Parts: sequence; C-alpha cells; structure tokens
Amino acid sequence: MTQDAYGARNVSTNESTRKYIPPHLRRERHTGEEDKYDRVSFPRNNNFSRGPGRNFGREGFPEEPRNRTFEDRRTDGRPMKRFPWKENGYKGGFSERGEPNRRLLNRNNREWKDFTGKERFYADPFKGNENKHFQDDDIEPGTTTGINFDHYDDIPVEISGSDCPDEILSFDESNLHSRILTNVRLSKYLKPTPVQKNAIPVILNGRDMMACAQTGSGKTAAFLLPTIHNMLKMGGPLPVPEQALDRGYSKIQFPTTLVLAPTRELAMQIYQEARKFCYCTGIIPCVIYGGINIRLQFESVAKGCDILVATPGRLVDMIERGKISLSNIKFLILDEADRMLDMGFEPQIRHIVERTDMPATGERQTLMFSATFPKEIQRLASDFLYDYIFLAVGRVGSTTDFILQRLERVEEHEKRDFLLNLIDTVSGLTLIFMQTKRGADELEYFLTRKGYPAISIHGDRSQVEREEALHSFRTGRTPILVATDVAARGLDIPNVTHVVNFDMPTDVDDYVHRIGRTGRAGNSGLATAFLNDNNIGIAKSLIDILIESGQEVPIWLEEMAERAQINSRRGGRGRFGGKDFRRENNSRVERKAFNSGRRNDSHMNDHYRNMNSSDNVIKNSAWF
Ligand SMILES: Nc1ncnc2c1ncn2[C@@H]1O[C@H](COP(=O)(O)OP(=O)(O)OP(=O)(O)O)[C@@H](O)[C@H]1O
Repeated sequence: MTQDAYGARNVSTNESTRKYIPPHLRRERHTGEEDKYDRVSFPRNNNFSRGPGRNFGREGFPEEPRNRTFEDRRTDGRPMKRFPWKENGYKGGFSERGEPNRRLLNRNNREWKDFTGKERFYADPFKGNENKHFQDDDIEPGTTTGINFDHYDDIPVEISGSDCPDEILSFDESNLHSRILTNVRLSKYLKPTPVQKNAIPVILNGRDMMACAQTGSGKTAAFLLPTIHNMLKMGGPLPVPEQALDRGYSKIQFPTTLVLAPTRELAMQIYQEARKFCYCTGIIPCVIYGGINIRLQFESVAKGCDILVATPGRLVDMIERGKISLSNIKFLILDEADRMLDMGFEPQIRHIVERTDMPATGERQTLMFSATFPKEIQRLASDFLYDYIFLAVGRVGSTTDFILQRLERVEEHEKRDFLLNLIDTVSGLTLIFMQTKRGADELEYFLTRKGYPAISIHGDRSQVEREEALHSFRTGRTPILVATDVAARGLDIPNVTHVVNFDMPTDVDDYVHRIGRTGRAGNSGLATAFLNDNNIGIAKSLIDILIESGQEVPIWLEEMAERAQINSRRGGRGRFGGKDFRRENNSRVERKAFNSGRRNDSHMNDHYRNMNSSDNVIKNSAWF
C-alpha cells in the first residue's frame, strides 16, 4: 500500500486496477494483471448466483464473451432476436409485454377488407355472442320504456358554416361501413335521430364540428359512428410512430381517437357504447378515469387502446407517467364540451390539447357535443376548431318537449314533507338533485329512515361506492337516487320517470342537463323543481326555458322574476341549442335551416295527454 503526496491511500500500485471501470463493465474479465484483492475482477462465489450468465468466468465454466449483447444471451446457441416480427415489416402497436398486438397477427379470424383493400384481422372476444354484447346487463330485457324517435321529426334544425353537407334520412344511405351498419342494427337503432342525421355526414366529410342537441337525443352515436368509420377508412388504428419504435417505446399506447368526458360515469358509458359500435371491427376502445387503481388501468390500456375515452385528470396522469402518447391522435372529441371548457376543466383541456404532443388544430378532426353551449364558451371552443360547422337541433334555449316540467313554490323547511308526498305519487325511478354533498347524504339518511329505498352518489364517495349506487339504481333495486351534479350530465338510465330538483342549481344550463336524465330517447318524463326566494336569480332564465318548451309558467314565478329584475343580461348567454356565435360577428357563415317551422301544437297536446294517462309514469294525477 502506498500514500500519495496528499496522504490518500492507494489499495494497489497496479496500473490496471487504478483505472475507473464503469459499473456495467465491472463483471468483465480484465486483460491486465490483477490484484487478488481487486473487487472488480475478483471471481464471484455467490451461492445465490443462478443461471449460466452468472457463472461465466467461474472455474469450470466458459469464458464470458466480451461485449455481450442481449441477442447473444440465448443458451442454446441460436441468436435471439428481440423483435422477430419487426423483420416482417410489422409496425403495429405493442402490448405491455412488448409483443405485437394480437389482433393483427391472428390470421384465423379474417373477416373483412378495409377501404384500402388491405385485409384486416381481428379476434373479438365477444364474437358469436352478440346478444350478450349488445344487451345492457343492468336492465332486464323488455323492461325499457321503449324508444320513440318519431317525435323528433318536428324538431327544427339549424346548421351553419361553409359547405355544409346535406342531412341523411336513414342509416343505410349514410355510407357507413357495412360492419358499423350491422352493429347499428344489433343495437336496435332503426333510424337516425336529427342530430345523427346531420352530424354523421359532416364528420364523414372530415369537418370539425360544434353540435348542440337536446338531452337524450343520441349525440354519443352521432360522434362515435362516423369516427369509427373514418378510422376504418384510414386503414384502422395508425401504426406506432417510427421514432417511438427506434427508441423502444413499446409500452406506450398511441390512440388514434380521444374522447374526453367530465365525469367518470359518463366516460364509462361512452366506452360501453364504443364497445358496441366497434364490435368485430378490430378497433379497441379503452377507458381511463380517476378513483380506481392506476395500475389496473395501465394493464387495460396496454391491452390495446385505439379509441381512448378519458376524464381529463387521469389522462394527464397517464401521459406524465409515459403510458400514453397523443402524437397519433386524429380525432379529438369533447363530450359535454361546454362543461369541459368552463372554469373547472379548461386549464386541463388546454394542457392536453396545446401542451402535449397532440397534433395541432387542423391536423386532427375536432368534434364538440353538448346540450347547452353558452356563447362565451363557444368563443373559447373555437380556439380548438378549424373551419367548423355549427349544428343546433332544437329551438334556442329550450329543453326537450318530452319532459313535463312542474315548478313548486316550497320553503326550505317544507321541502322534505313535500318530497315524501311527491315520491308516493310517481312510480318508476326517481332521481333527486341536491346542491351539496352533505345535503345528499342527509337526504339519503332521512329517506331511508322513513323506509324509502334510497341511495346517494356524490364526489366524496369512493368510485366503488359510486358505481354500486348507480348499479343499484339502474337495476331498480334502489329506485330513489339522491345525487349532486356528478349525475347531472350525460348519464343514460332507462326508466328514470321523475327528476326532482330538491335544490335548484344556480345556472339554468345545469337545470336543463339535470332534467334531461328523464324523457330520453323520445320517452316521456316528469321533472319537478322546488323553488323559493333563495332561487330568485334563476327565475327569469327559467321562465324563458318554460316558454320555449311550451310549458306552463306559474304566476308566482313571474312575480319572482320581476322582483329580481333579472333582465336580458343572462338571457343573452345563448343557452341550449344556441345560435352559432359567429353569425353575430361574421355574416359570411352560411346558414341552412331544416324544418324550422313552428312546433306542431297538436303533437304536443297529444304528448301531454299521453303523459297524463300513462300508468307507467304517473300513478296518481291528483297531485297535479
Ligand atoms: N338512432 C337511435 N335509435 C334508437 N336509440 C338510439 C338512437 N340513438 C341513440 N339511441 C339511444 O338513445 C339514448 C340516449 O342517447 P345518448 O345518451 O347518446 O343521448 P345524448 O344526446 O348524449 O344525451 P345527453 O345530452 O344527456 O348526454 C341511448 O340509450 C341510446 O342508446
């Protein structure tokens, strides 16, 4: 042992051992003479060392080859290739384990050729089991109230923008891919709804779109069907980008379509719809949302993810963890777009759209759908759209005509008793909206104490509890659901016959969405709202909604509105089905109006008559 000028001790004077050896080369045998205490070259005698690789260089074992690579590691002498399928020109997606997506390699289930004439291969796990795949597990077959879209024929439609395509009258003339048409038939959709008639040709033409149509009028299919068609037309999901393959990014998924939704339950519902329409197309939908273990979602994303349905928070998380890249996105869809772009979500949406690797506006097709679209939000939304077409189905500021709206003046302390009387008079599923989570908990407790089968759902409940509550409500096991606004948008639960606004929302758009949980798909529904002087701020807008949808306006509500002196400041927001805000600023936007005549009043009279006589909806009309 020697000491240098500064007193530092050297373990050995041997030149070769003083040289720094990086950790990954330390197990290699040195060429020079070695000191027996040099740990770098000291032969390992470790009882835990297993496998031929670890024994290289030990007594009785062969010398470890220099510059060993992954390919050399096979013990049977044959070279091992990391990506054998790459040699065959495969550039498709990879699963979590680095294997190519199974559906592209499975050549036994060949069924159709895509638009490019290329043969597509898929193995749908539900193939041959259509009944199960297209049936809603929560709903007993035959218990739905039925779908009656004939009523929609009278609804006025307005479409504006440059070169608007003509509407289609049936699914058959839509030019949708034959497999999609089969799936539409299996879903028992006989004819398109007005929003579908107009949105499908626009999306098939590759145009960006902002669409506003009444609650329950089939917006989900309006954006999913043509998007899936466009994906098939492109030749299916896009291949993984070259540079990603070069860098070995095999664990990242590169979806082609991204659907963003504001709530977990809505994301799940859109995913279920996407699964139906993607049946046997080879396109794999996937859903991610907060509140459940992210690792489970890593696994489900890794199984394939061509259409990604996501809530914004979880998506940002996945992107930051390097599990998803948006660089392949060709279709971006915002469902409940006005909600996604209001103060709560806008920063996250901007982050996703503008600060990730998603292609820019104009390089992707962007679609926005909602039942309400305030003007200021339209202005904001136009940042994300390129030369878009605006579609409004229904009259300005109205809700659907299939909902009978009743307003009751009830003081706060009387609300519970009033509710009990009300619940007794109406059969079917009842959804009660509260403004606060605590209020929802307390009302659930009150109702169950009184012997009513009630359950609640709100943002403080765990995801499992939320899903259980929804399931129990859908199946009718607990026919009263007390909810906050987490259940206000998008949820499609058949047989909800009655919505009660126990607490009124402060925004009339929220009222429109809440009552839209009933009266869906052409069915009748009843919506009751409790109002008192605490709700004075919403009175004027509410009167507008009632008038526009042909409902009775109570005198006390008019007085309330007068007292509050609410003027056109709020009326100017352009609520549901509003006008294309560009038409006020820019007269160059073309406009087409279909069926813009007045509503057929005899149809409405029939509608109310049917509602009042329907045993299914109202057991005891004495309450009215
Ligand atoms: N063409 C059709 N024929 C029959 N049923 C349809 C058709 N289109 C949609 N539906 C059904 O109508 C119901 C309502 O559709 P959907 O949930 O898409 O409405 P929405 O407009 O998105 O409502 P919301 O504004 O509340 O989100 C669903 O059960 C759906 O399966």
